[in-house]
Amino acid sequence: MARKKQAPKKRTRGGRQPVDKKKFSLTFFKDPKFKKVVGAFFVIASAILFLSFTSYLFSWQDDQSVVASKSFWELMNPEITVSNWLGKIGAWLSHHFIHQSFGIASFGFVLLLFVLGVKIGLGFSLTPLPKLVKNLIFNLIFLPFLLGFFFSANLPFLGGSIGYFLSEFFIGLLGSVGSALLLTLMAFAYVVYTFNPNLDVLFEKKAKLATGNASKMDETLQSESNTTSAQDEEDFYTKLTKAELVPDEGEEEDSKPAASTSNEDVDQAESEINLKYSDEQFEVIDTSNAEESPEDENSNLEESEDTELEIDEQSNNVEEELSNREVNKRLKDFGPYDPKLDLSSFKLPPIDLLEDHGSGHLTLEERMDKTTLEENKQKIITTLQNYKIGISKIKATIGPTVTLYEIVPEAGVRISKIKNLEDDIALSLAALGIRIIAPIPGKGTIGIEVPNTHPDMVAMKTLIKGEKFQHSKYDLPVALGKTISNETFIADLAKMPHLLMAGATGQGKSVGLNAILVSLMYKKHPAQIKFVLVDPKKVELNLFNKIERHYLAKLPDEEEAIITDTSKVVKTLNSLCVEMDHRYELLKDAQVRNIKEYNKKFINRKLNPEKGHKYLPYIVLVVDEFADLIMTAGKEVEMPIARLAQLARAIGIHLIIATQRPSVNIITGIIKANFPARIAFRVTSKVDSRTILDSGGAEQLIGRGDMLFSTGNDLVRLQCGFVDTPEVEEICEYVGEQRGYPSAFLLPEVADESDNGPSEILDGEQDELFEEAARVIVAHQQGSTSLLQRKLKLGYNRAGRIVDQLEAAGIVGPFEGSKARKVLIPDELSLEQFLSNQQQQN
Ligand SMILES: Nc1ncnc2c1ncn2[C@@H]1O[C@H](COP(=O)(O)OP(=O)(O)OP(=O)(O)O)[C@@H](O)[C@H]1O
Repeated sequence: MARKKQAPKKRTRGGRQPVDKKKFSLTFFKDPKFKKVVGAFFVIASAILFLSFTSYLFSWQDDQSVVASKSFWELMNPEITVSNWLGKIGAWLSHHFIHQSFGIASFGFVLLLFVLGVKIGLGFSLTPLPKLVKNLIFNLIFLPFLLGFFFSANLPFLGGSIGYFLSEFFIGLLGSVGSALLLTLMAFAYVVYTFNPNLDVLFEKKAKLATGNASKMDETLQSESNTTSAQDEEDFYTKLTKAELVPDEGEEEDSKPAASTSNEDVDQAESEINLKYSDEQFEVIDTSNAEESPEDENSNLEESEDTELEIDEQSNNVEEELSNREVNKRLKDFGPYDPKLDLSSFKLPPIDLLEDHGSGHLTLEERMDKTTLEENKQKIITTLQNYKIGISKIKATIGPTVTLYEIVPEAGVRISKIKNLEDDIALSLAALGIRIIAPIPGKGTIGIEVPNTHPDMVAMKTLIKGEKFQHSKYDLPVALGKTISNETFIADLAKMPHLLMAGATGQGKSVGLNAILVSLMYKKHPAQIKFVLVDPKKVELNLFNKIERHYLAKLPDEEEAIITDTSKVVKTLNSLCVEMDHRYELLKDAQVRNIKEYNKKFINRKLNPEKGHKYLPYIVLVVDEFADLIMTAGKEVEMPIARLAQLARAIGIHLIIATQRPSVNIITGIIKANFPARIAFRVTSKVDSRTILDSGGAEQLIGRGDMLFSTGNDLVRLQCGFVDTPEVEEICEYVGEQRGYPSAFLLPEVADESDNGPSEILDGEQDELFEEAARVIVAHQQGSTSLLQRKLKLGYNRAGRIVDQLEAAGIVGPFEGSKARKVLIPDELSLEQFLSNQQQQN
C-alpha cells in the first residue's frame, strides 16, 4: 500500500510485519478457546498428580524398589509392572515428588495446578494466586521439615528426602530440642503472617485458650461463638457490623474498597498487597476522617447515635473476634446473598441475536484505496511545502471510517504555524469531514483525518463478542465503537459517571443509545441494573417495552414504563432524587461510601434486610431528546437532573442524555458542568460542537455513527457500533419471553418537598381545589401527590403544593420518603366536620 512508496519505506515496512505477527500471536494466546484448553490441561494435570500421590500412599512400598532402581526410560519396559493407579507415570511422578522431594507436602502442587487451571480456563480465582504461592513455598519447606523431624524413622515418605535432610541438618546443628523450638517458631511466624491473631486476647484469655497454638485458638473461638449464638437477630446484626472492625483474613480483602480512595476494580494482586498492609490502612483511616472510615473502630465509638456503640463498649476484644467468627459461620451456613436468585434461570441474550452487518469485511485497502491514500499524502506534503513547512515523517493509519495521517514536522517548525493552515489543508484535500488535530495530545505530531473511500461499518456483534468486552472488569461496561486504530473502545458508565450525547438529526444518536443499552443488557443481570427510559419522541425507545418486567424501572402508579409525557418526566426525576436520598441513607447506615461497597456488604450478609437494607441495582436514566424536555419544563427538569448529576454517582444512578439541538439554552452551563463525559455525533456548526465538547471538530465528522468521545481531557474519534432496530427488538423479545419480576422496578412515590418550600406555599392562599383534594385523599386513605394528579388532572407542581397545604392543615402527615404520606383523618364524615370547622375559623 502507500507505505511502500513513502520515504522511510524500508523502516516502516520492515517494522510493520513483526508487529502484525506479534499481534497475531498475542491474539492467539488471548483467545478464550486457547485459554479454556490450557485451563483444562492444568486441571487434568492436577487430577493426575492427585491420583498418583494418593495411590502412592498405599502402594509406595510395592513400587519404590522398582522406580528407584530404574531410569525413566528403563521403567517404560513393558515387562515391568507397578501398583500405582496411574501406572508407571503415576509411580514415577509420585516417587520423585513425594519420596525424592517434598513428601506429602507435594499435594500443594495439586492445589496450585487446579487453581491455575480454573483461573486460566474459567477466568475466576478460587483463591488469590500470590497468596497461594506464598503458602505453598512456606509449606514445601516447613511440612517436610516437621514430618521429617517426627517420622523420618518410620514413615520417611511423609517428609520426603528434603524433610529427611532438613531434620538431619538441624538436629546436627541445634539438637532435637533446638530443632523443635525452630519448628515452633516457624509455625508461630506462619500463623501470625497468615491469620494475624490478636495476641492481647491470647494473653488476657490465657485460661480459656489453653494452648498458644493458633489453630486451636480458632477452634476455641468458634466453640465460644456457639455459646453466644442464642442472641437475638438484632444483636447478631449489630455484631456483624462490629465484627468488621477487626479484620481477619477473609475480611481484609473486603475492606479494601472502603479504604481506597478510588473505586477501581479490585484485582487479586492488589488485594494481596492490601492484605499485607491492611493494618497500616486502618491506621490511616483512623487519623483522617472518622465519618469516612467505616471500618474504623474509633469512629464508631465516637458516633453517639450508633447502636453499635453501646454494644462495643461492653464487648471486649474477644467478643469482637467471636462475632467475627460468627459472621463467617453464618456466611458458611447460608452462603453469600445472591441477588440473581429471584431470576436464577435468566439467561443473558445469546450473541447470535446480533448481526454481522458485513462489518470488518473490508480490507484496509478496500476501505481506502491505494491511489487515494497516496494522493492525499502528496497533497498534504505539497500544501505544507507551499508554506515552507518541511515534513520529516508521515504515517497513515486506516480506521473504519477515516484515515489518520500523522505528520512529524521537521525540527524547528512551529506547530502553531501548521495549525493556522488548517483551512488550507482542508481545502487542498477537498474532502468532506477532514479534521485536523494539531498537535495530537501527548504525541507532538499533527494529525489529519481524512474520510475513507469506503467506510466500514462496525457491527455491535464484533464489539460484544470481542475479548475486551467479554472480559471487561468495568462495573457498567459499554462498548462504544472502534478507534481509528481499529481497537474496540469500551467505556465504564459507572466512572463517566453521566453522559451527554448530542448530534444533528440522523447522525447516529439513537443507534448510539441502543448500543449502550444493548451493551449493558449483554453484561448485566436484571437484578443488577434498571433503566429509566424517557422518550419524548415516543418512538425511539419503544422497543424496550418488552423488557419492562426485567430491566425497566417506573413510578408505582404508572402504566407504561417508558415515559413519553413531560410532566411525568419531572415526577420521575423527582422520584429518582428521592431514591437517591434514600440510598444515601442506606449507605450512611451501612457505613460505606458507594454502591459497590454497599452491595458487597449486603451480599456478605452484613446488612440486615429487616432494617430496610436491600441489594441496590444500578439505575441508568436515558433521555432521548433532552431539548424537548427543557423547552416544555425548563427549570423543573434542569434542577433535578443537575442534582442527580452532582450527587448520584456514588449511589449508582447514572444519566445519559441525548439531544439533537446542542445549543446553550438546552445544554446549559449547569448541565454541562455535571456531565464530564460527552459524545458528539456530527453537528451542523462549530458553535454546536463547542457547546458539546468545548472544542470544534464535531462539525467535521462524516455522520453515520462517526463520533467524538470526550471525558474531559481526552478526545477520541470513534466509529460507533451499529445495532439495527430488528436486532434490538430480537434481544428485547428474548429477554421479555423469559420469566421476569412481577412488575417493573418501582421507584419511590414522590412528594413535592424540595422545590417550593412549604413556608412559601403556606403564606399564599389555599388552592381552590384544596377541599376536593382533601376528599380524594381521605377517600383513598393515601397521601400521594400522584393520586391527586390523576384524579384531579393536575400538574405535578400544583398537586405537590396542595399536598403541602394539606399537611399544614393537618390532613396528611409529613413527607416520608418513598412511602405515601399518612392520612390523619380517618373518614369522609370527619373530614367534612374538619372542613366546616376550618371555614368557621376563617
Ligand atoms: N454506527 C453506525 N454505523 C453505521 N450507520 C449508522 C450508525 N449509526 C447510524 N447509522 C445510520 O444513520 C441512520 C440514522 O441513525 P439514527 O437513527 O441513530 O440517527 P439519530 O441521530 O438518532 O436521528 P434522529 O435524531 O432523527 O432520531 C441509521 O438508520 C443508520 O443507517
